[in-house]
Amino acid sequence: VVNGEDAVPYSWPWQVSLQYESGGQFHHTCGGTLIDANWVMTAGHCISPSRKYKVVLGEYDRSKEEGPEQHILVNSEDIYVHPGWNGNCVACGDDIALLKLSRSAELNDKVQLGCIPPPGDLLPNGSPCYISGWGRLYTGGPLPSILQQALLPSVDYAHCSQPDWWSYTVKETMVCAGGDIRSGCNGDSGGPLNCRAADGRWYVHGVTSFVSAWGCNTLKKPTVFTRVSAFNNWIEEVVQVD
Ligand SMILES: CC(C)C[C@H](NC(=O)[C@H](CCCC[NH3+])NC(=O)C(F)(F)F)C(=O)Nc1ccc(C(C)C)cc1
Repeated sequence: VVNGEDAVPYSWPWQVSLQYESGGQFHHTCGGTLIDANWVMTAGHCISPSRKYKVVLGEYDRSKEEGPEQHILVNSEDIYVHPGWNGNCVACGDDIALLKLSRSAELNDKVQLGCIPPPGDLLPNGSPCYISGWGRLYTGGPLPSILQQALLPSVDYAHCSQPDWWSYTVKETMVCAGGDIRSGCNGDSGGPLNCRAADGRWYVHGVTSFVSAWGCNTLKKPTVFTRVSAFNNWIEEVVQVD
């Protein structure tokens, strides 16, 4: 997150760190959202077929074990990348995946479920949303230890698809937010765009997908998220909610 701030500890209790094993150690690669005690939602582009993954729930400072962390392995056969995702075409959308945890998360005040918006729900332009994650602090910069957040006002499709904004790159199955000096950056991928509803609850409207190749916080190139409210049916089909 570029030009953000340290989040209040455990204030985004559905935020997870998705980590893959390399050289006998696990490395943070993406964010994710706990949407069910057994399921994490992340981005399709975060998944590489050959890798071994774990999610860390109740994470805050990645540099130390503080106590509330829950480290849960994900079996490769329990990873469901959206069938429409094409790794060579991030602009085509469908950048969403679901991971079934090898054991249920233990829910508490530091580990909670994020709410999925109703199908088709669209944010009015300028809605106050927060991006959260452990992504780079600036283009090419370091990954922070402490969870970061930034207020990113949503940008509706009409504004985001303007020629000097994202033009045809953005699709209606995406949500834009930001576009000034604050943005997501590598490592925030897969994490939540948290937006507050009238009922006072926070809903996860986006899965962090991409920023400009010219640099994370490029003016008029807001951070682009997979629009969760375009995927309710697929999510329910995979999670087999009864
Ligand atoms: C150094 C970083 C900032 C480069 C930038 N990376 C990204 O946007 C990566 C993942 C992109 C998936 C493609 N494999 N996502 C992120 O950094 C995220 F913002 F989500 F955290 C990028 O490639 N952006 C990009 C690439 C291609 C396009 C075409 C659709 C024009 C648009 C954006």
